[in-house]
Amino acid sequence: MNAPNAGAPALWPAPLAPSPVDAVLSVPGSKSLTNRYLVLAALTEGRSRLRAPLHSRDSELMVSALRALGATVTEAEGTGAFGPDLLIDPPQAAASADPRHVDCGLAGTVMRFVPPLAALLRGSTSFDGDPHARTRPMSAIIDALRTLGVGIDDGGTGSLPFTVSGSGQVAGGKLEIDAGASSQFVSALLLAAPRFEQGLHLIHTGSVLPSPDHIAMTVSVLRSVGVEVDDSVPFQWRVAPGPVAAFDVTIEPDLSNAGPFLGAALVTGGTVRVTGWPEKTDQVGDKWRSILPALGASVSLSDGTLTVTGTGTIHGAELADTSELAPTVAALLALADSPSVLTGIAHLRGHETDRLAALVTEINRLGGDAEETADGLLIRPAALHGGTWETYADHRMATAGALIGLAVPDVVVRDIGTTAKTLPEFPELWQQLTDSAVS
Ligand SMILES: O=C(O)C1=C[C@@H](OP(=O)(O)O)[C@@H](O)[C@H](O)C1
Ligand SMILES: C=C(OP(=O)(O)O)C(=O)O
Repeated sequence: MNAPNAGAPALWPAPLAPSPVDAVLSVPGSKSLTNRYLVLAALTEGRSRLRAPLHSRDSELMVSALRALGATVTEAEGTGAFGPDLLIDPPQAAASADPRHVDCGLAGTVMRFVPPLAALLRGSTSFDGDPHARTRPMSAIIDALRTLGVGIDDGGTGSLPFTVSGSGQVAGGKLEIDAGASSQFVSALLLAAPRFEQGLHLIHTGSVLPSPDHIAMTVSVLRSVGVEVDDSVPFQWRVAPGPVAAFDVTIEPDLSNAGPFLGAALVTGGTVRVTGWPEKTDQVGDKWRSILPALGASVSLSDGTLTVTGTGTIHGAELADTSELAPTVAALLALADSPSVLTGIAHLRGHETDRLAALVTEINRLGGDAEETADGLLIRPAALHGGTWETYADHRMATAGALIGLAVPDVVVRDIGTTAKTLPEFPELWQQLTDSAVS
């Protein structure tokens, strides 16, 4: 697929907000929900429908992966503002002849969630991705599938590229893994587990389990389509085997991607309203409702609209387990008036880039004062100046640079087009946001 913002400039002068923003915005569908429901749709016995799904590089890679496995994915007119609905028919044996190939791009959800699906098919499926994808942690899922009796040839690397040789079935049963490097190892196995012969009793044995909200989301998504999941024992999950019923779901807006827009209210002392905010959700982005007040904003949720108003002054904070929100949080804290500590995010070193190193390098390049710790960041107040903000193929580094550029003159973000990973509309939506700050 051509990324919708592939024509974006290589060097993007981040717009400076001349006055407080005052904007009402909606954002496209959740990456995490879209790609979970796509995976589940491939495991059903009928046609499923995703309404208002995300259309981005990561979701397109997932659609292509399902097609490579023999599923049929078509578009249907929908009511979502950001593109058509998706209709998914699961793979038919005749349509999934091997050898197959899956391009994972840089999508963690594709590289972790799809190998267990390939293991359920007969024949071989090879997996590879972008250059940096080869450095992202994969060994927990490779080892787990091997323990379940699935053949995997990874040339001894424990990473991409590798080939999965499926026999058409996976026994399942009890399985121990260390998911310390990514919650996606747990989610990947739970999503495919209803189709394992004996279901799955998964036990996380490590001392740290990152991004627990994303695992909770996987459990609720499974339950929403009728799969029985027992998560009553901490760090253990039991998934009952059985058919998965076809479904028709509406995807919530991506609350993590709403973050940079909401953050603009704090940076400029303005107001941003994001529509379509769910009353109840499993998305980690719902944490903006507690994070942004800790930084000095007022936040309210009423009739599905989240309203954030800033004072123009951002306070430092101690925040744990911010997961994929951390780059946006760090950008805000780089503009704060007191020191901050972020903890519980050591695993960000295995994200799209080493996010801890990238954030420290880029904040300090602009005159900031950031430092890595064993499991997070220290960020102290400093006067920032303009410069080039490198993004390392990381969509959240790009949006973090844009956020800082609202307040700091002459920030230039390299490769704003990388936002196509989860939010191809970012440059246009950001324009809409900054246009609301009248000079
Ligand atoms: O399952 C998911 O949809 C995700 C899980 C998290 O991964 P990690 O546990 O690797 O942080 C998160 O950071 C990522 O953006 C999306
Ligand atoms: C870590 C992220 O993505 P991925 O799904 O590729 O792991 C992210 O979007 O912040």
